[in-house]
Amino acid sequence: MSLNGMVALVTGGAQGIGRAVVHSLMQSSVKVAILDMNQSCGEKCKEELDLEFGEGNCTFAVCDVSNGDALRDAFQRTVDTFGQLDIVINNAGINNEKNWGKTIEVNLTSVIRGTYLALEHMSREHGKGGGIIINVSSMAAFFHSPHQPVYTATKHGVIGFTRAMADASAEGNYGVRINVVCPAFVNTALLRSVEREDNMGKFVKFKDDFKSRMDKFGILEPSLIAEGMIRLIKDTSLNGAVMKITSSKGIHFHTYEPMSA
Ligand SMILES: NC(=O)C1=CN([C@@H]2O[C@H](COP(=O)(O)OP(=O)(O)OC[C@H]3O[C@@H](n4cnc5c(N)ncnc54)[C@H](O)[C@@H]3O)[C@@H](O)[C@H]2O)C=CC1
Ligand SMILES: CC/C=C\C[C@H](O)[C@H](O)/C=C/C=C/C=C\C=C\C(=O)C/C=C\CCC(=O)O
Repeated sequence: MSLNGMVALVTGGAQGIGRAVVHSLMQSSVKVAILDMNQSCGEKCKEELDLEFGEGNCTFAVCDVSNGDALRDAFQRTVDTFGQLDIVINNAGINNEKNWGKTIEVNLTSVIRGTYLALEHMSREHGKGGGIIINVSSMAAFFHSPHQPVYTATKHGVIGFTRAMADASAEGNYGVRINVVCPAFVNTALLRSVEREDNMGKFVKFKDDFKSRMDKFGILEPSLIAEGMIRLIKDTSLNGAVMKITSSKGIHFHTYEPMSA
């Protein structure tokens, strides 16, 4: 499946995993709207991408995904600029056990809102031509962590929401495939927040235990997560898939027991 000419929107796209998938999409000739609340990082990122791919192939907008009106405007501006929307990656996320209400807002509520906005712009229900949504969860949803109870809860929530919406899309003939990716530890700024009391709150005292888990399970590079996401986009058979990415098994899928009475 060629992605040439498609238009994508990536939240939290200025650095880390988001930045890596923006780069991979642009290598496949996709035009990309990058949304991020970090202005300096976003501007630098766009400058570098303009140099590599030429101007006019990506936009950057400062947008806090937890601000519903700002997110709605950013989706509309993407369509106004590029004329269509085909791929949405709800990637922005934070690790903050101290301000755990904010963690729920960014990691779960905003993923739900981003999915609904994506459907407004892509679903056949709204007279649009279809598309692909990827929501970003974590292996923390499978290996529950005593160091990050609320982060872990949000990542469970993202999987449940995505699977249910994927079924709704299939049954409602939305023409939109909705999948979720669950990376293990990835070498980004987020991972380094394990040392910070501002982020971890009272759980910072467990940081050595957390770091020993990283030593045990290894640390991935963002480019591998981007590779997984491109696979989710290109494989037209995937809807409601739960992709896991780990050092030991690489890119693979979680399987669920069929429901029985
Ligand atoms: N790094 C890791 O070990 C893992 C990360 N993840 C998930 O991957 C996603 C991306 O994380 P990383 O790239 O590691 O983090 P990162 O901190 O390197 O990048 C996240 C980006 O999101 C932006 N962002 C944060 N809050 C935002 C908001 N309210 N509105 C708009 N932008 C916002 C930040 O400014 C930053 O540019 C997150 O959902 C995270 O939970 C999942 C598994 C492992
Ligand atoms: C302070 C750190 C902040 C953020 C990092 C996040 O917590 C991140 O989202 C957490 C990742 C947690 C990963 C936990 C376990 C990883 C396990 C493995 O890699 C196990 C390997 C294989 C399992 C294979 C399988 O079950 O399919």
